[in-house]
Amino acid sequence: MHDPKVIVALDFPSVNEALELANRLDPKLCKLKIGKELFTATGPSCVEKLVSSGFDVFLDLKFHDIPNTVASACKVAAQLGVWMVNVHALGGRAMLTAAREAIDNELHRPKLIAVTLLTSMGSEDMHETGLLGEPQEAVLRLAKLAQTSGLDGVVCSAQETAMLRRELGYEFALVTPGIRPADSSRDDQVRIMTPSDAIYMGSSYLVIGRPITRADDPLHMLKKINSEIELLGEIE
Ligand SMILES: O=C(O)c1cc(=O)[nH]c(=O)n1[C@@H]1O[C@H](COP(=O)(O)O)[C@@H](O)[C@H]1O
Repeated sequence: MHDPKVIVALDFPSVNEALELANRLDPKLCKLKIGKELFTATGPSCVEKLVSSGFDVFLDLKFHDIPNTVASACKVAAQLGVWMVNVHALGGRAMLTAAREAIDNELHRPKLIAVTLLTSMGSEDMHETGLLGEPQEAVLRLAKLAQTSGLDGVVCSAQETAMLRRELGYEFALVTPGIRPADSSRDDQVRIMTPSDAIYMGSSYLVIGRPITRADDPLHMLKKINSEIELLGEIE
């Protein structure tokens, strides 16, 4: 598979559990995501181990701070050899631009994407935190900010991808969590979509955690999801 679409979220508290799961997967069939839990527990050594096993690694630390601090963090992430890194679009244009400029001159330039509105936030949370409009409007506003600041894409819910594709074109990466195969448990995700529907709507990459990491046979589940997506490609 040339550019695997599935990013498996390694939400584990220890390097052993993360590596054990990664060893059951295949870098030709998926990418991996290291988030705050695993990174806080294990630090950069886990990132380096997974990068050197051949996986494209998405370092999901959602940086959000003053421009200089975020720029320096993105530069260090680039030097770890990760494939993708993210920041919060809410950090504003100066922060987004500083982050991009910090990695532009790196030998290995990861993709840089911005989180728009967390899939856990609804209208009420937005208004309470002072964000204007409805979730879709905020997502579009923040995604446009990310695009005009020179970022490579955004994290959004799959339910927003069709709208973002229309507005932002086909080159902009849309990375979507909240993905559930038809027969999987929803867990704590509310706004979910199946892998093939998400790709059909315009997602570039699918972030999938528990449906794969908690499956009896994670590789089998990954292959099943990949064939669902590939089948869609054949139909189009
Ligand atoms: O940035 C993320 O990856 C993310 C953003 C978001 O809005 N919602 C969301 O669920 N995620 C992440 O996507 C992954 C989803 O995991 P599962 O629900 O187990 O598939 C977790 O690692 C979440 O932290």
